[in-house]
Amino acid sequence: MNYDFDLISIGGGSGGIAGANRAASYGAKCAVVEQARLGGTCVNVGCVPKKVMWFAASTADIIHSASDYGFDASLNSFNWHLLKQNRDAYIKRLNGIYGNNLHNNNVEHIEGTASFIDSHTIQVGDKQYTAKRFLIATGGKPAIPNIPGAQYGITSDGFFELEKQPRKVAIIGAGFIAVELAGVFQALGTQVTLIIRGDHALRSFDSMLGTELMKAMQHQGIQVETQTTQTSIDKSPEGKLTINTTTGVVDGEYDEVIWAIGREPNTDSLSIEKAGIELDKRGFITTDEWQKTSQEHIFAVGDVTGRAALTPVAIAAARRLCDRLFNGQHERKLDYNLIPSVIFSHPPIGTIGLTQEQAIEQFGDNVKTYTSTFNPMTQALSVDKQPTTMKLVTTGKEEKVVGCHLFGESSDEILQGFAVAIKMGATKKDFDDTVAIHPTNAEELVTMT
Ligand SMILES: Cc1cc2nc3c(=O)[nH]c(=O)nc-3n(C[C@H](O)[C@H](O)[C@H](O)COP(=O)(O)OP(=O)(O)OC[C@H]3O[C@@H](n4cnc5c(N)ncnc54)[C@H](O)[C@@H]3O)c2cc1C
Ligand SMILES: NC(=O)c1ccc[n+]([C@@H]2O[C@H](COP(=O)([O-])OP(=O)(O)OC[C@H]3O[C@@H](n4cnc5c(N)ncnc54)[C@H](O)[C@@H]3O)[C@@H](O)[C@H]2O)c1
Repeated sequence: MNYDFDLISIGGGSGGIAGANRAASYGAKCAVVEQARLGGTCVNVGCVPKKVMWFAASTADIIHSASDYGFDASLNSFNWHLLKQNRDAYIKRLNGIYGNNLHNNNVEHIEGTASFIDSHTIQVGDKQYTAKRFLIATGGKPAIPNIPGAQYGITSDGFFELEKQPRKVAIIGAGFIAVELAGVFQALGTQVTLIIRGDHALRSFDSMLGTELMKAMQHQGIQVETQTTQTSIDKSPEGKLTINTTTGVVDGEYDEVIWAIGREPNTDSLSIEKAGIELDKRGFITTDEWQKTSQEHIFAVGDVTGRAALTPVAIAAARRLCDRLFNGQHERKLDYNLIPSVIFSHPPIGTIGLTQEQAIEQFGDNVKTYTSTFNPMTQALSVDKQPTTMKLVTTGKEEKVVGCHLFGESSDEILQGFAVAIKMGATKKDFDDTVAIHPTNAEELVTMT
């Protein structure tokens, strides 16, 4: 049978674009269907604008400590609107670059929302397109709880639309997005309350990370309300928001309440049942180790599959899949073990592998950890110091490094290289045998006793 395309990617974000470009490089006839701006979450309302905000916040931190180094510098004003304008312009340029790349790679860009008619045909607007294979990479959207007044809050998407800097915000959640936005707002001068259900932020991470971050946030002036579950949000005639919880009203009236309580898969628009694709209990598309769905010729990558929701994961899974399908690399697939990630909190966190708790559960007494806490030398003259803590988790007689957890300045840049070593199976001795680079924060990882 003849199809319009060899591969159609549904979703023009990290995974969909990477897959179509890679397949096209092998001569496949490809299209990407995107209903909004090219680049998806990461480029438009995720990693990229978030990192710009993180740089802005880090710049504020540097200005605050500049006088300790003899500079006549003080933070007199900050223009949120200008920052947003510059950020939006940068992202618009990126949208254009993604479009040009598709064009240069002979990948057709179809604008609109795709929904399946049958397992080889999609409808976009008033047109139908057929393909031999599909790659579903429709990503996710922020979750909003089902409580009265929830609609008065915004999500990370709304955060990137804010034209004005709020004076006072409450952020609800304790994961990646909650702590990243809390750090940005605080450093830029907004009063922040972080509302979390448990005792600690980042509960699924090594406990050292959550503990250290809680201390840092409180030291910075972020008000952290633990063991607090919201029941409703009220809005006053002046537009101020009040949060009612199981333990009473959270102290304060907020300009914005931000939901950062996780993300849900984008499958509603796909008419997925017409293609015979199965979803798991949480609504994510079920995929096997080869990214295959319950249909032989339909694949899915990225956030819509509910596995490690990170841009490089979506890209790597899509590229490997297309190497396999269109370039005969039969064994090529993504290994989801030992994926490094960084949380752009203030200070940042880098983490890979097993937490201490997971390692003990898996290896019992065979686990040995090494931890070091120190003040980075960049802060030698700073009055207000932010200690760094690093932890290595090792197992067995050979002390294989199975986890590495970094909290503190430059952790975001340090982890990548160590992730290579850990992925290669490095032991503590391999770390020790590597000569340190002095004076750096990273050297601590090869000098731990
Ligand atoms: C605030 C925030 C910060 C983040 N920061 C980082 C970070 O620092 N580092 C990192 O690695 N990850 C980060 N992430 C996660 C990262 O953005 C995602 O993991 C990544 O974008 C997932 O890529 P994807 O291809 O699966 O989906 P997406 O990039 O979300 O792309 C999906 C695309 O599909 C489109 N679409 C959906 N349905 C249809 C349809 N039926 N027809 C046509 N188009 C459709 C959507 O419009 C969207 O453009 C962040 C996420 C958020 C929300
Ligand atoms: N730096 C990065 O790489 C980065 C940054 C942002 C997001 N991301 C990706 O996006 C994903 C989504 O981020 P996220 O922060 O929305 O999700 P998350 O899964 O990291 O955190 C969600 C948090 O919300 C809490 N929560 C859930 N329901 C709640 C409720 N009803 N009330 C209060 N709290 C509730 C959870 O306990 C958890 O702490 C992340 O898992 C990550 O994969 C990555």
